[in-house]
Amino acid sequence: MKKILVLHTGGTIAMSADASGNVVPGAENPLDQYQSSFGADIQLETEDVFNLPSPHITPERMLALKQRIDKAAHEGVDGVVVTHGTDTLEETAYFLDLTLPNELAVVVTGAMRSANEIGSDGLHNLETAIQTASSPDAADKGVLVVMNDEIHSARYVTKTHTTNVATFRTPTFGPIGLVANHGVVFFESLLRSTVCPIQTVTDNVFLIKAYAGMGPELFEAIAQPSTHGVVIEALGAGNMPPATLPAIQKLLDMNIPVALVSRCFNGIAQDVYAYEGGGVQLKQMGVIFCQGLNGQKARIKLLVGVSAGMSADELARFVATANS
Ligand SMILES: NC(=O)C[C@H](N)C(=O)O
Repeated sequence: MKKILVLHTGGTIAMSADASGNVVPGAENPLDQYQSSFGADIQLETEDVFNLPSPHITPERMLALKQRIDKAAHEGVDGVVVTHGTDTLEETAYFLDLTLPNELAVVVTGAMRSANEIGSDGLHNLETAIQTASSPDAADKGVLVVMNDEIHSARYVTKTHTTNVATFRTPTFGPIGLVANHGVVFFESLLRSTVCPIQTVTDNVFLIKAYAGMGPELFEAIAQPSTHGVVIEALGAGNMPPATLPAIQKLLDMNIPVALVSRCFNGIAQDVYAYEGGGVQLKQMGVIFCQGLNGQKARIKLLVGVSAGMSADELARFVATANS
């Protein structure tokens, strides 16, 4: 018998459509009515940590969730399932991946259709997440995201479609397992990862997307002592329009860490081009190239590294290394 703790945080999985078809959170979480179909094999304990749409989730709330899961590790629990809104699910899942010791299986899930919509995917995703969390193979795989019968590593998964139930994808690398009729199957293991057991979180780590003809304005606006870090979603393999360079240099001169990913959906950022604003120059300036993560994940990684009090060198290594 496995003991699984289910922590609800809100999102569409905990919402219902009203008479006019608008999807709204209610005073009651419909998931509280869920009756387990696992019999004596899996003992479920359920807790409503929050009941929030996921655009209301903040790093402070991610930390509160991490601290609740830390406690669960001492409560004789075999695994944890977190239900969460899908809009920021990948950020919370990756935050947990970076900050929790890799001891308990932790699986994050959500839904694209609310509880009373036809074809609602909430209960199915909840059940497959519970199945995954109770699988002996789920341990040591980092935090997992289970949606639509696929198992993804929290490190790389991203929401790719506004409404489709097959929205969660892992560009470049693919899912690491699936939930099939006869159970959970993994076909990849996790590469090494660093755990940052932080106690507080820093704010003011910003994410800025590059575009053709971009000027210095957005970078100038955040060149403040209160800024703790910046992630740039750069062009292509990792290049920036020349007009942004003085403002990026100013941030670096202020000892504000600047990390860079590509705004491309697939592939990794690298210092390939040696023209003005190309990756070679950006790297020489001290911009940290972050491999394999998208912008929102790189922001979480930078935020966790800064919150852990890393030195500039440690932070650069932590953010630049794909498998830390
Ligand atoms: N499908 C969802 O859960 C989307 C919702 N807006 C949320 O993230 O809370």
